[in-house]
Amino acid sequence: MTAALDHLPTTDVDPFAPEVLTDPLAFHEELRAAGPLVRLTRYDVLALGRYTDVRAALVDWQSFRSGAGVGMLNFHTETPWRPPSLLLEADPPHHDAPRRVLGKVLGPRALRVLRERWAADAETLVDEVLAGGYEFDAVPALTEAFPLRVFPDAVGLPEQGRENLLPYGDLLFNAFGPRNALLEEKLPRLGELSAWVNAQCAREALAGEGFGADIWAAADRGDITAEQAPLVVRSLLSAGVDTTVTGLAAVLHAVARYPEQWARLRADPGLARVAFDEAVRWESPVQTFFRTTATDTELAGVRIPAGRKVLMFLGSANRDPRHWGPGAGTFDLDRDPSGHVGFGMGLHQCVGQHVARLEAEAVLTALAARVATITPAGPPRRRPNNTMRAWASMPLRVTPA
Ligand code: HEM
Ligand SMILES: C=Cc1ccc(C(=O)O)cc1
Repeated sequence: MTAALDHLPTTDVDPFAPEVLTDPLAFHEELRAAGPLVRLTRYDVLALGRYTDVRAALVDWQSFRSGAGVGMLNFHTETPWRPPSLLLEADPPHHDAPRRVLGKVLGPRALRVLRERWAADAETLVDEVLAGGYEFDAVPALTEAFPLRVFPDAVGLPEQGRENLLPYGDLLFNAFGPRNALLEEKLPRLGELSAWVNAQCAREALAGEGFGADIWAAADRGDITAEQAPLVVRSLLSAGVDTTVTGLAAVLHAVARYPEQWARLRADPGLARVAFDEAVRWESPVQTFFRTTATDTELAGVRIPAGRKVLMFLGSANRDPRHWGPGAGTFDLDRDPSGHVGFGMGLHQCVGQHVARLEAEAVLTALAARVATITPAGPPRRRPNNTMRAWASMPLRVTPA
């Protein structure tokens, strides 16, 4: 028996209210308990909070499409604030070539070259931080500093203007949500930040070597067109910095909150990669993304008409006890986090996840060799954002190894 929308459970909670963005866990529990599909009356969108249903929507790209945008804005009825991404906001067949190109550019061979360089960069940065003392705010000192030290160089960006990357990411991730105060307060810089990002995607702006040059070389080979190349570079600048900044903060928050897990990681640095994935599951730096139903479709026994925005709560799915068991809410290196949806799943699964893992492995390995204990040195402070579960400040105290 297929239920119709008007029999759905509803909630009038605003998931994009700052207090819910800062601590969404109670709302996630309410959402999962209410049912597989819940109507958010405030925005008239349909919400998925359980792992099974979020995963089902992610892998069914034919019914749950990205081409109308993966934010609240429906590109079929409203004007996007920037030309849509050829990956994130595209469906096959348009999505295919840009994805194939970026998959190769960010693939294992490319990253083999970066592994040693980034490991050395992480050791240098951690040495610099510790030279300044054993108490510091990890957000500026490490989680922002490391991605900004290694990623723009890997892309081939000029030195000038890199301070625009984080504000652009903050604006972009706010823009996937509703036009609330969080987004409104960032809109004044939209023109200037977009102009700077677009200018960096031009072939002549980019170094002769790096991810940017590799994308333009793919255009020269005809793997993508010259018109597509700048937008594929823009995807790197859009998704490649704010996400890893937040992902690094997630894993540092986790090991400071669970000191026995840090001790395990120090005893076996090979746990660094699984520690990062467990942190991405536990914190879910990217909390939500939307899809739009392409046709009348059915999910969890509910018939959803075409054209409806469906909001997938990745953070809720990643802590759903129905899938992860009663310990879903703890950070535990004994858990196998594979299958988490922190990087999405299916066709649009994060094409940069290996870059993110490499950055995290470099920082965690450098810290594990130099730092015996990591504990909070004061209350961490969240940076509210409509999509990202980000940190504004994370004071840490460490003891030397
Ligand atoms: C902790 C770090 C990261 C997290 C949590 C993350 C999360 C995600 C998620 C959830 C998606 C799926 C979007 C969807 O299904 O609509 C995604 C897609 C994507 N990510 Fe990541 N990401 C991270 C790092 C990166 C990095 C470092 C890059 C680039 C170097 C990147 C580039 C992309 C791109 C281009 C897509 C779109 C893929 C497609 O639609 O085919 N991401 N990411
Ligand atoms: C996961 C976030 C994300 C943001 C922007 C883009 C893009 O602009 O292609 C891709 C992924």
